[in-house]
Amino acid sequence: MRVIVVGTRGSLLALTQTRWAVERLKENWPETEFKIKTIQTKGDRGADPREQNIFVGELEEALRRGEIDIAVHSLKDLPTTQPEGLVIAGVPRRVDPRDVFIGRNSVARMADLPKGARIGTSSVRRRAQLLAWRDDLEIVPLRGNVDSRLKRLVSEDLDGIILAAAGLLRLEMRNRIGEFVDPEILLPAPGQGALALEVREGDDMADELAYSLNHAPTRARVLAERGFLHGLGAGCLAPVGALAQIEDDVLVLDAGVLSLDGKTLIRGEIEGDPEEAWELGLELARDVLEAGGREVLAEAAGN
Ligand SMILES: NCc1[nH]cc(CCC(=O)O)c1CC(=O)O
Repeated sequence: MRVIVVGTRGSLLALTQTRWAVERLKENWPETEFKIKTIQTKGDRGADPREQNIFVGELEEALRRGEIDIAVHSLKDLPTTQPEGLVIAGVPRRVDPRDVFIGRNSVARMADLPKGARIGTSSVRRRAQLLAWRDDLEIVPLRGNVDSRLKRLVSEDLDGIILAAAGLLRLEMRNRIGEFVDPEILLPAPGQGALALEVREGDDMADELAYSLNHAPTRARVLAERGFLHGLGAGCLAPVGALAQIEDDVLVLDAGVLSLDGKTLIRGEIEGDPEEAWELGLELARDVLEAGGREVLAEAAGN
């Protein structure tokens, strides 16, 4: 009988979310044998966002070569153009998509931050939105995995750091979260908090297994968010935020782009049929580009 090999990056977070996915797969398919295979990618060294593409690509190469049958990714790390011959077969129910604030000493919430406070994040999206919210803040570059970022909160004498809630929740570190940041202040990255299970096109068995974990509302939400990103033609390095919600069968997408300094923000909202999620994202991107987003993105890309 065929053993299904599930591939993941080697970081603790990647392994934890892959173990979670494999547990769910085993529940759905008790007769099937699963194995987890770690692909140690070059991208795992520095966690530089520029390297996200490298480790996604290395997992996809392993998938093409047949070394693994299902690749588990953090959806927000995936490019919006799907590579030939591979398909996203399952998008499981997303966890909380928001960013979280973790403060130090007496600072529990962002509103408590003193003037000129030092906040650690390397994300241009988080940086620009924090500066848009309060231009007195000092944003300090902060890379690495969740553990090393939490350590540097203390060792680099920061007043706070911003992380995706999803990472901490999956690592069972909910108790470290100071505050879930209101998306009005920090619009999350497109796809944040969701996973993607990718398989080879034509591998019907792997496709069926991965699809059994699919959560249709989550898939529609992330399609809208990523449609917006795709429509901007911006890629993962631009200051772009997007969050879709579904209520009473109506999808509402709130999304925007910022200048790197946070001084210009072009943000819009669109609603419609969840079945047309991707198109709604593309349409909002066109509107935002026309409302000044094109100039904002060109400036951000030039830096
Ligand atoms: N940019 C790196 C990255 N990619 C996925 C996550 C975990 C959260 C998720 O799955 O959305 C993180 C960490 C972070 O942004 O704090």
